[in-house]
Amino acid sequence: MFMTLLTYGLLIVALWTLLKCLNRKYFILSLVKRVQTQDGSPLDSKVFVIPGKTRFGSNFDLLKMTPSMVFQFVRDAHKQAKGRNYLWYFLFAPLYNVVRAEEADEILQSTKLLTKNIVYDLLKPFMGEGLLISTDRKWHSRRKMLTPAFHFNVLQMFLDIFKEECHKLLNILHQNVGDELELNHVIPQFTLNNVCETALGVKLDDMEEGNRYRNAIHALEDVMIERVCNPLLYYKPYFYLYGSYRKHIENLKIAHDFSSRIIEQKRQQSKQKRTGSIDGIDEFGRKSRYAMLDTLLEAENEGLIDHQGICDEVNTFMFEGYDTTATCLIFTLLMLALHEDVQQRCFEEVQPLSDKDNEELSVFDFNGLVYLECVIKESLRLFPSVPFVGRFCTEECVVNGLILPKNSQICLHIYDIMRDPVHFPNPSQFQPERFLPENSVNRHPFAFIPFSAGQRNCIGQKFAILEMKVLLVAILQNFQLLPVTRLEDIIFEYGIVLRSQKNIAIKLKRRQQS
Ligand code: HEM
Repeated sequence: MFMTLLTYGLLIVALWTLLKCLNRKYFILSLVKRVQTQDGSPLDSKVFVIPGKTRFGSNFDLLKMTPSMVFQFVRDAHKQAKGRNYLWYFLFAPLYNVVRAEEADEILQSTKLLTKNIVYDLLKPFMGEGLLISTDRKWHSRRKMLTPAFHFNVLQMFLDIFKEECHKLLNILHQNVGDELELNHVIPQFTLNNVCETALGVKLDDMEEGNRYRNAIHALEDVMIERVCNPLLYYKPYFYLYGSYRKHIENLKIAHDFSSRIIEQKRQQSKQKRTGSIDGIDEFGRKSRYAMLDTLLEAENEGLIDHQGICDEVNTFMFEGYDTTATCLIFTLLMLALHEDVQQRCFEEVQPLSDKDNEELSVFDFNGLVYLECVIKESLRLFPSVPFVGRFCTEECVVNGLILPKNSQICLHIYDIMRDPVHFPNPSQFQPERFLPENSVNRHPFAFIPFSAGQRNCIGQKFAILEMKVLLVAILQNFQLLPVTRLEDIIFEYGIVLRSQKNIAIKLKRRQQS
């Protein structure tokens, strides 16, 4: 009897010791290897570990959260870590959260950390292997193929389209003078029209169709956040049985049908061009423009991309090209309405452009608007359209003095990085002057990264800045912006882009023509 008890006792002690040893290297209940430091110093000296709410790490901390709760959850984590980078442990993977420019630098410049993280897998049904998500050779060849489509000379051609769309939007705005204007009702239509006509070369005349597409994107975002909050919903069978699978499929079809129609329309146009019209002139006698989609269709003829590849790129560019820019424009207009002095300074800067004929205005004129660009940058700093980006360790990697095991996830919180008081004193104050050249000289190069940085930076950043400037100039020349929505009333939400729960509104007052 004594021997049996002793044997059991020894077995329990041995098991306990084994588990303790294992626990040092593995987070057993999260089924994951722990992050360690390269120099053997305590982990806490390099990164703050946020204890999960359950013994399973942070796996169930987000359960049943809404998009606004997820936004708050991430802000609370930042507060809890007191501005340091922090770690979460999820099922099968640690998640390294970076909130400082100093550490973002090494990650964004790494040639080994180019693969996107698990969150992007949830976008795959929508964007497939498009430029945003793809990796390795596919990404490399597509990036090379598409970069010329955003060359300076091409932007100069796009300028006419931006001006045309601007003119259409101004007509709508003139009808809304004096009323509360919900920016979310008018701005996304403008940016969607622009991306369809510039990048894809197809005019979007049917407003209803555009609205349906945008609603579908929002619905897809809701489903994505639902899946982010419950690790089990990453698994397809569980998602199929217990998630909003039907909603996902229905909206995916709307989004894909929309882009397929655009591709079909473009194919027809290309065929007509080949068979009949004089080179470079369309059927209405207008000079036809070269769009990104032309590049893709030509590459298809050369066997460099297939139909699915074209669909993936079109879905990627349509989404990336319209929602990000719309979000930034909405917040910039809001900030102008809320800061009369800033608005006045912008007005004074853009006023001389009124002396020129609209058609004469060139990319150089818009590039010369230094203060307006500071305003756009400061709005992007406070309200980045893309609040975070992710990376994935395909193998064990050493970064920032940490050994991240294979399959680790990395999240770079652009939102927090750009509110770091070390680089931006009084970070929550709206101060466009921060971005004047003389005030930016010694700033850390990764402190302001709304378009990300390194090899996987935004291919459309110059396009976006130009498009936004064209609209802002036209609005400032015609109207005075008055505030309606107050900053303190905004409830932020995480989606694929940063969103406000309720539409953002301003009022317009017609400016006296001098
Ligand atoms: C204010 C406007 C915009 C912002 C803030 C923005 C931001 C970003 C960011 C942060 C990324 C990196 C994403 C990541 O690593 O996950 C990105 C990538 C990308 N953006 Fe933008 N973007 C904007 C406008 C545009 C426009 C207008 C287009 C196209 C017309 C565009 C096309 C893309 C594409 C294709 C990628 C993927 C690039 C790659 O991985 O090679 N973006 N953008």
